[in-house]
Amino acid sequence: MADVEAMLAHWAERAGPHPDGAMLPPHHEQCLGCGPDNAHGHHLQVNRRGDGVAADHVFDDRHVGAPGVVHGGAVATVLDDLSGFLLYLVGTPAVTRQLTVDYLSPVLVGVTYRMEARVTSREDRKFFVAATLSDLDGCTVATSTAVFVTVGVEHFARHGAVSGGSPTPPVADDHRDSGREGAVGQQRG
Ligand SMILES: CCCCCCCCCCCCCCCC(=O)SCCNC(=O)CCNC(=O)[C@H](O)C(C)(C)COP(=O)(O)OP(=O)(O)OC[C@H]1O[C@@H](n2cnc3c(N)ncnc32)[C@H](O)[C@@H]1OP(=O)(O)O
Repeated sequence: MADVEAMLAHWAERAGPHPDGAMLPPHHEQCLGCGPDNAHGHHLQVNRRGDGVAADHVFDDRHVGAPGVVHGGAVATVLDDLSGFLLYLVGTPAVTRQLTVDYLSPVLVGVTYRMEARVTSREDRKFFVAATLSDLDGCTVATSTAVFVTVGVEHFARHGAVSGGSPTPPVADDHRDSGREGAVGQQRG
């Protein structure tokens, strides 16, 4: 199992606070959405914008569904990952509990899109997020809403590995987080 102390240090390194306009650190180097070392990833570069987060993104041939059109799963990936950057503003690690995507128009390969996400409300451990994907003319082509649940770094120790190595396989009677995981980091409402 990965070392919780190392995870805490890893989180503390990235946690911020981050000033308005700052580029936010990737979730980790191999993250499918934003990890710079993931050869199959989207390499999102995300900035804080006021109380929200924003990124520009161009999908490429690796992300195609129908010819020339981006696969819906790839669209969901970047909306989920961008939403996951709000944890740097909330001040604690969090994971997606629910993601709902509305695909309004085909998203095209090779086109620059602007993405934005913000927290719409908070309730105890949950924060509710809305995100948009728009072209540079301001036409919104996809939107998402998500429920994130804050977790302690123990969540990642229990379910995975910090860097490299194989994730810890789930244990049959411990596939969910028992009780209410403690959050690390300060709440920054
Ligand atoms: C490496 C070390 C440092 C790490 C540094 C940071 C890394 C940070 C990585 C982040 C990366 C982000 C990247 C993109 C985001 C992913 O990709 S995250 C990955 C995908 N998501 C997951 O793997 C989550 C899997 N699910 C789980 O682990 C567990 O279900 C959870 C989320 C921890 C919750 O489990 P639980 O503690 O048993 O909670 P549960 O009672 O089921 O539900 C929690 C609450 O949500 C509510 N809820 C559930 N569903 C709904 C719903 N649809 N609507 C409203 N409320 C709902 C429940 O009612 C409950 O409310 P309360 O009773 O607490 O008021």
